Amino acid sequence: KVISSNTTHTLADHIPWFPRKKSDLDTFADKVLEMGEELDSDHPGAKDPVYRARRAEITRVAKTHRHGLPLPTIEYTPEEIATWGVIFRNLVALYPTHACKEHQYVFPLLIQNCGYREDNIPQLETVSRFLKDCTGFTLRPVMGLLTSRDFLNGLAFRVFHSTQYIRHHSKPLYTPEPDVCHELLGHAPLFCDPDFADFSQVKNLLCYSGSRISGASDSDLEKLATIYWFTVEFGLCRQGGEIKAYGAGLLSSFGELEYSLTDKPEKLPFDPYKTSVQSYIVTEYQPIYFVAESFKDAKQKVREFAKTLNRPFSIRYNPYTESIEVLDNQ
Ligand SMILES: Cc1ccnc(-n2c(S)nc3sc(C)c(C)c3c2=O)c1
Ligand SMILES: [Fe+3]
Repeated sequence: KVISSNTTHTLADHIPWFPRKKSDLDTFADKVLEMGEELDSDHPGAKDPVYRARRAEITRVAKTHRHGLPLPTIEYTPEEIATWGVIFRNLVALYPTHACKEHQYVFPLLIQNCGYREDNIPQLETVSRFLKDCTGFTLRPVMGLLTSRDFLNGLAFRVFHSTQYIRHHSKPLYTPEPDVCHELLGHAPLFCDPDFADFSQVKNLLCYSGSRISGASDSDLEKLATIYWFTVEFGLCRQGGEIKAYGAGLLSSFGELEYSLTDKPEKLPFDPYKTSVQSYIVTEYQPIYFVAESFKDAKQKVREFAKTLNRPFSIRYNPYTESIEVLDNQ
């Protein structure tokens, strides 16, 4: 039975706040871990005051966004577009042999409908409207790194929090953090695929179990975030007897995309029980990748795995009211 937020049910009283409606995501606007201006000392743009000012400006624009408004347009500079162009050219050359079929299917449509060109950085609004038509996914601008919990909760609403700044021009093929190239070349194409969209949302609806009081919720959340990393960010899949990449971190990184399909890294079958406790590093190429049979299969495996997490309640997404409903498991 549905426990709506206005019942007096005791369980509902004990559940700490989490977004119930898509518009609740506006509250994340001020919650990013760092505002994007304070760059780490090893960041390629750390000593470039012009770049830091640019990051601050894009962060300020992103802060003005509210649910229901069109996404802000960024006027990219010729230098930013040139940086994008280097990445675009390098990756487009690899996609035919390294990208999964879903990415290869949708990429020409993004070129045709969303201005994906080496001399143009597409606007989030254009891509978000295209995504909405494909799978109901939409984009939101974010100012820096959200916590895993907030970021994954967004995915439960089929909302992907996307950066709008671009990496520093001095290192076009490296970025220590997500940037607009990572979002548009890595994540957006896969969110156009219905099976991948289902897989992403299912996994993150389970994250709500991670917003409960008991300590277990944090470790549950950590397990689900790790599954996120080894699928949405670094996932490989078997297609037609070959292994291809579907993870955004691979599809947006020229070097790692090549490396991931060589025989250097270890490749294990995707299994939530093992994947969820595998350690990973973000600053270097992964020594281990997980290979999914298909997005449908991965979704089924995650559903089964989720039953083993201690969840006194489960949740359902109501697409008509764009809200989360809490169901009592009793
Ligand atoms: C779960 C979660 C929450 C917020 N952001 C992320 N997230 C995403 S989506 N892509 C990238 S690419 C990169 C180099 C980093 C560091 C990074 C990242 O941190 C993941
Ligand atoms: Fe990412």
